[in-house]
Amino acid sequence: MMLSARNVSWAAGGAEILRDVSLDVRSGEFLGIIGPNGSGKTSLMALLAGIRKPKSGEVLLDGVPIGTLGRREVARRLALVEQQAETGERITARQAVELGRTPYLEPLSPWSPEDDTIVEAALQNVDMLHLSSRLWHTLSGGERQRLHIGRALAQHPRILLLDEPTNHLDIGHQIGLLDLVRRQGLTVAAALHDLNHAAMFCDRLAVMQGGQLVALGAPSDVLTVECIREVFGVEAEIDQGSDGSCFIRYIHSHGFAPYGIIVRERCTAEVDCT
Ligand SMILES: Nc1ncnc2c1ncn2[C@@H]1O[C@H](COP(=O)(O)OP(=O)(O)OP(=O)(O)O)[C@@H](O)[C@H]1O
Repeated sequence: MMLSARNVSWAAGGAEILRDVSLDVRSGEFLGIIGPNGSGKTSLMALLAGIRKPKSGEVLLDGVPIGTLGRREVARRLALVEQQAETGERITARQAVELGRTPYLEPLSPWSPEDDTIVEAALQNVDMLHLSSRLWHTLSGGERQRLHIGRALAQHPRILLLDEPTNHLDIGHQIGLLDLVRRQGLTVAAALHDLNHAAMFCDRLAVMQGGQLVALGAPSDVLTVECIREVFGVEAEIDQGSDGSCFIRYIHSHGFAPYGIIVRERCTAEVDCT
């Protein structure tokens, strides 16, 4: 099971948004996609999920161009949780998670007790079983976010694509959710903003900047003081553990303004860069 982007570019509104991005999401890994606002993380996730077509290059799912596979076939292998996923429907928390079973329902294969079991396990996994019967519009942002993840888990995918999955979550649920995702043993690619969380949970990190992939590798190789300065415009100190772990402390200096800084150099800490 493998998901690959091969030299993908994507344009919208007359602008090139992604430029020549190539990466493999390796089987069983947790790949973090990091980068500043507007660097192309969401656009890349949309191409990887097959909901947008690259202008050039291709996305391969198990070696097959994703655009040639049917939606149901893709949905059985890959689940996407979008950044601002919403529903206008008047549904309950449980019904939101039940939507994850849609790719498996057919006239000769209707809803079964097994689907109920899967939905309950997903609700339990995201700590939402107690709110199963609550209406969607009465739930908080964090509760809705957990249900989106629950819906994706109920989809029983082998690949999980998450666009800022910890949005709206308190710190306990942020850590709990990333830990939960990691423990599923799935292949995961997640756009993340918190670099310490990315370092804690991801096997590898892909760094996006200006629509390009500028670094790819283990967190301790990619997250260097130089990379954080060049890509995010922020000064930091990094504690590297002997076990490959790293912890980033941001340095606040008066008068330092990340906004407006134009970063032209590629990250010097590139590992396995394309
Ligand atoms: N449909 C579109 N039409 C025009 N521009 C777009 C479109 N979609 C994305 N963009 C632009 O492409 C750039 C990359 O957007 P994208 O959402 O992929 O970035 P991101 O890294 O996910 O950002 P964030 O961290 O803010 O979520 C942004 O400048 C955005 O305004």
